[in-house]
Amino acid sequence: MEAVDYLAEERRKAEFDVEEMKIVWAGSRHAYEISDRVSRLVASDPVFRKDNRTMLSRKDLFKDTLRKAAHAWKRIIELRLSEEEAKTLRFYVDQPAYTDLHWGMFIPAIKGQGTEEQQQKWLPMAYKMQIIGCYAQTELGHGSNVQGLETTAKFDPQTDEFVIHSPTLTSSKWWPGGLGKVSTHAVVYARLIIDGQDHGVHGFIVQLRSLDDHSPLPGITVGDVGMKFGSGAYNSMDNGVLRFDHVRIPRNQMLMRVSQVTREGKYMQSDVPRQLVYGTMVYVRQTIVSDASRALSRAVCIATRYSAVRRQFGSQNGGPETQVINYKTQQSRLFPLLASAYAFKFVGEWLKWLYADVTQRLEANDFSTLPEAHACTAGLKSVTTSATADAIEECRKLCGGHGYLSSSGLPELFAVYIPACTYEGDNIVLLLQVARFLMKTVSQLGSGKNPVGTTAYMGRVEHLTQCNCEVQRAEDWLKPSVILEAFEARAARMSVACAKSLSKFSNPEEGFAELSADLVEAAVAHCQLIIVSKFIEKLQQDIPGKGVKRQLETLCNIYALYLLHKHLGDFISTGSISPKQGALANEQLRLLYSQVRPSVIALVDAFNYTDHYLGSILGCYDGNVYQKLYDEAWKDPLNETVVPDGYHEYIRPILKQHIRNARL
Ligand SMILES: CCCCCCCCCC/C=C\C/C=C/C(=O)SCCNC(=O)CCNC(=O)[C@H](O)C(C)(C)COP(=O)(O)OP(=O)(O)OC[C@H]1O[C@@H](n2cnc3c(N)ncnc32)[C@H](O)[C@@H]1OP(=O)(O)O
Ligand SMILES: Cc1cc2nc3c(=O)[nH]c(=O)nc-3n(C[C@H](O)[C@H](O)[C@H](O)COP(=O)(O)OP(=O)(O)OC[C@H]3O[C@@H](n4cnc5c(N)ncnc54)[C@H](O)[C@@H]3O)c2cc1C
Repeated sequence: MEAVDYLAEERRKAEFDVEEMKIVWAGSRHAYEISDRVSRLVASDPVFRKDNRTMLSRKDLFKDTLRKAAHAWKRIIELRLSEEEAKTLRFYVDQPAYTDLHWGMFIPAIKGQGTEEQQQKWLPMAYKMQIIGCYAQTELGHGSNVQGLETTAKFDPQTDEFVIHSPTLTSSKWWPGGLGKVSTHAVVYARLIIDGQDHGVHGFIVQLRSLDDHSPLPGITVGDVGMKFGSGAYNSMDNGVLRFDHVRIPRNQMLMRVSQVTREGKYMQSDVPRQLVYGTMVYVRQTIVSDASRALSRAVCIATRYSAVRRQFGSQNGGPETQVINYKTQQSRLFPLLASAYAFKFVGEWLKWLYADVTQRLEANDFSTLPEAHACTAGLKSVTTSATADAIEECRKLCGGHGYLSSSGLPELFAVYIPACTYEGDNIVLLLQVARFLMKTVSQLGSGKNPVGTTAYMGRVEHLTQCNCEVQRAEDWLKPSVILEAFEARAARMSVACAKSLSKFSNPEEGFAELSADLVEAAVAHCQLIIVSKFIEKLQQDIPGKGVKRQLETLCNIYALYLLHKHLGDFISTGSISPKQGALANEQLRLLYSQVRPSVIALVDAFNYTDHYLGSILGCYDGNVYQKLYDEAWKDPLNETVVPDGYHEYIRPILKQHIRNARL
């Protein structure tokens, strides 16, 4: 059989309706239709070509990004795309650009923190892209510690203005995407100072560049922070540096939903909690969880298709060699990642719902669910991005040597993706936030206040710290209630153990710092429980399509038992399961790999990614990997000439030195 036929053969083996699974993956038939149409539109447009971008210089890559962003905007207007279609189009263009921050942070910051009046003034201009904005929070000296920011905004009652200033080198804004070369405006986070009194960090809308000739306004020094990790990759983004030298803005450019400054210079706080100043981060963290499932599914699609095409060893009597996907080691590394992609998709959908719910409540002045929304978005952002970054690298290794080629798409995907572990909150810093929330929850147990939402399980802490897992045979691990209880017991026991250790410290902050590594592990256990439980909840819905639900059940079990196997130490040391039960889980996991094996190609087809979006020869739909790799090699600039540039200067003299030596 030709390599090109392997995937066709695999597709025939699928044990479910792929078209229906595509709809489950997209979230709805409507979302599927948009995604399918828009991805093809992007793939067929030569301006959106991206196969050459790792070869471009920084300047050329940046210009190419500007061209793509402008063309995308033109198409959005010409085709009168809806907000959802426009977002989908930008997503399939697949090149980080200033527009991500304009739509993803600048606009949400004004929406979330601006008053009605401010929204009415700024949003129409931003929606029409008459102004382009970014989110300028992080500074050279402080990123995680937002309260440590140094930029100042001093109120001048004489002129009714704020004076924005960068008092130190470390107060230079550093990192904001879109700031370096494009943004005309920024939401700048600065310490509000009135009459010498520091009121903490607040957001201000500041114009940075002239709307006529794009030059920086007086008092503003702005530029790009320089090259980042990897070729191509995130270097399409102009992450910037910014300094203010006593820049004046009108008083009404402070975002005043949370707190206000009056004409007389009086500071007033509304009923809205101060933490809403951090609201944009909650919004973006939620979107990052869905992005994790996209990045992960993309890597998994490449590695799975290639693993079905690639053959090594095992040829008998001149027959074909073994597809590497049939090696149990390959399966045990790859299939959990496939299951994780689905798990992150569903938890991302749930988080979107949670965010919509908390937003609605906030509008009605109900702030009760904000701490949980913060903990969930922070924790799930952390756990899913860390797992995805590791998984992309694992997928590269799963593709052997060819995975290291740029044309596999994996090196660039990795380089673009890994900063997600840092931006929008360093993953460890975010897990420590989850841990604080958990410790608070544990400390309130028994106070009559029942934990709700994702911590409701803590309400059964007495049972969960004593229960014995009922598994006796491997198939017992297929019961959702058994899986759920094991994960709940592990999470509850780890949190309770941390709380007990903490109580031994007279100074709680000292205790928290000392125990932070354990606290992070407890936070991970809690977040993994959320992901597993949301997958199980998804399966309780009516899911149409032949075999679709069954495949999802298999993937859910793989995801849960893979986590259990990976964190066996936690489960056993907390007594949540016995070593024997751990071994049975592993036995069941092996069986599940065999069960899902016939359907894996169809399961990655269900992502419905075009070859353009995948950007990978190893992952192409037709599986014609070898011919394409061979053809691609000849397109490399080094192969434009048979004899390389530099031969005469640097190779020939070495080769000829023996003649000189012989003459000596
Ligand atoms: C077309 C659409 C595209 C969409 C895609 C969008 C864009 C895609 C991504 C683009 C790529 C990159 C963009 C990157 C942007 C950035 O990185 S912006 C900068 C992000 N920076 C951070 O995340 C900093 C991390 N640090 C923090 O968040 C906080 O400072 C920290 C959480 C560490 C808290 O610091 P503390 O000083 O300890 O705490 P304090 O401020 O005193 O707060 C105490 C209190 O408040 C609660 N809290 C904290 N944060 C929040 C929050 N966000 N929401 C609600 N509540 C919060 C905290 O739990 C405490 O509560 P308690 O009850 O008092 O215990
Ligand atoms: C590609 C990219 C794009 C970005 N885009 C933007 C943007 O658009 N706008 C913007 O404002 N910012 C942006 N940022 C900045 C980003 O949000 C910060 O880099 C991030 O929040 C981490 O902060 P930091 O750099 O200060 O890390 P640090 O806090 O200095 O982290 C360094 C190390 O210290 C550890 N650490 C820090 N504090 C603690 C603690 N309390 N306990 C234990 N360990 C700790 C961390 O885990 C990490 O290992 C971007 C960053 C990147 C890389």
